[in-house]
Amino acid sequence: MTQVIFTIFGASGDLAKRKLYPSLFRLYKSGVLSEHFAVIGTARRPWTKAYFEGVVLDAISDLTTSKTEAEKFASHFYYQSHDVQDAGHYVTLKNLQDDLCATYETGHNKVFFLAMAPEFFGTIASHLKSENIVDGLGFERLIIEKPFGTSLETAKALNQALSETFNEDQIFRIDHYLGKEMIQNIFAVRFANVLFEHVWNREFIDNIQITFAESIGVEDRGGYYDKSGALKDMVQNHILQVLSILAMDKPASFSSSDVLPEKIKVLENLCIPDETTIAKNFIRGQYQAGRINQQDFPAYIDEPSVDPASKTETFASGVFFIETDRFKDVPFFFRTGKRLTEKGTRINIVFKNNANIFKQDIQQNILTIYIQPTEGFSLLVNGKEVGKSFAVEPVKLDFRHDAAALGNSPEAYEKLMYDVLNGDATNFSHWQEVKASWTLIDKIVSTWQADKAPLYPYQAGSMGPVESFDLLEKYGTSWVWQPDHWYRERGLLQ
Ligand SMILES: NC(=O)C1=CN([C@@H]2O[C@H](COP(=O)(O)OP(=O)(O)OC[C@H]3O[C@@H](n4cnc5c(N)ncnc54)[C@H](OP(=O)(O)O)[C@@H]3O)[C@@H](O)[C@H]2O)C=CC1
Ligand SMILES: O=C1O[C@H](COP(=O)(O)O)[C@@H](O)[C@H](O)[C@H]1O
Repeated sequence: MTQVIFTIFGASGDLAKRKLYPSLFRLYKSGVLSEHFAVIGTARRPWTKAYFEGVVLDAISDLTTSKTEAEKFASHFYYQSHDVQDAGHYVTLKNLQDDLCATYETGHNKVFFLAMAPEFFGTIASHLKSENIVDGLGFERLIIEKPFGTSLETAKALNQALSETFNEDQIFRIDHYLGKEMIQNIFAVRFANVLFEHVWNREFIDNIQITFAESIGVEDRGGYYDKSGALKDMVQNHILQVLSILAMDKPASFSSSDVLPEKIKVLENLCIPDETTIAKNFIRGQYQAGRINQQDFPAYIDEPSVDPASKTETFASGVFFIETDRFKDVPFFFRTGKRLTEKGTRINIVFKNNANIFKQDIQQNILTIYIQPTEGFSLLVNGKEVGKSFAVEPVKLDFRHDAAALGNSPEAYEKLMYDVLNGDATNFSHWQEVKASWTLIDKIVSTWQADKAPLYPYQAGSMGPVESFDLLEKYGTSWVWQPDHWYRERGLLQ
């Protein structure tokens, strides 16, 4: 049972309502939070405590049938109307914290969650220090959300501002993909199976393919997305984080002090291509009108809050190389985009073929990790076809979590909040990782911005521009995962 006061900046916002309150409630239900905790929500809206409790009750309504339980939980929530730029409000905030610390015996432990635009992070951190809200009396941890900067330069400035108040080991940079069950499972697959551990290198792996496909468009986030694009929205953070777990060397132990340096090593050893290579190896696309599941969708430029002349990419694909002994020259292909055929997040590890003694081609072994919507893994192995003659055929060993197990599995934010309470930074992005990833992403952005690579159109409902398929062909391979219609069009699926 943890003693703590949470202060949530941006308590009236979307993230707080959709993710944070439900996650805190799940931690409460599981007993991680019990009597000795309080939550202070702040935002400019002039809400009362009663109104705030109503917002929280609404946010958790799907998670319990017990009114008493929900109300008891919500009674721990307090609200302070507060403009983060106004220094005077931090004095009131400190008084409220001190009162709640005494009432709930929270032992001076504090978690600050900045669920608002990053432009405010520096101001908040500096006031937390100047008003002695961060006072060193208990544990004090800061949780921040992406985007962590919009370039290396802005990320550095942001980090500098935060580090005036918090040390690196107090800053928890959320990447919600690191809270996903099957992303965390990569550690188990790689390091708990002798079968894979010793072949997880350039001698045995031909290439790795990371697909983060979404069928949704930009929804109501056109304003944010149009300034960001797929590369900054998904690749700089989620895809490079996942790549670092796939490519890292074995850590001495499964703890943040051993895992993070290994992940950092991967990201710091990413090859930074020159402009010509970027133009060849990194594809950007933008969706045009199209159909998904019998429904018509408009082109990206016709979405609300998007500039009708926008050149923002809604699809990014490319190939990374890492200069480590383990993976030198092994291509790590990736693709991610909006309004693709279907939602599908998966990783394919394609192994090399061994010397073939048979009079037929042999299928490469492929390990597929299904992140979402289904969770599990499959392994493509070769076996003998049943019959008198000798023919080799691929067989798929398939494991998916069952629905009951999934129903009980904690959500990404719940797991990550739990880690923060335990001071465990394994599943968070370290500053060195953020810095290394921006170094590479900046280079791609500047090449694209100099119009050195075309912005390819693709139809909503497809798997992105054909150039993304051509890229793999240039490397003598192809995307392992194709949507069902791809197989159907080739007569491979009824
Ligand atoms: N929503 C999501 O799923 C995700 C969000 N994020 C990131 O999380 C952060 C929050 O996102 P989201 O919740 O969607 O944003 P919202 O716009 O929904 O919420 C912003 C919050 O900030 C408050 N706020 C704005 N200005 C001030 C101010 N000057 N002083 C005090 N409070 C202020 C708003 O309240 P009020 O107007 O009452 O002041 C509101 O509570 C962003 O950085 C976003 O990029 C990241 C990943 C996913
Ligand atoms: O961070 C983001 O992630 C979501 C996709 O997350 P998922 O958990 O649904 O796979 C993406 O839609 C959004 O644009 C991006 O900001």
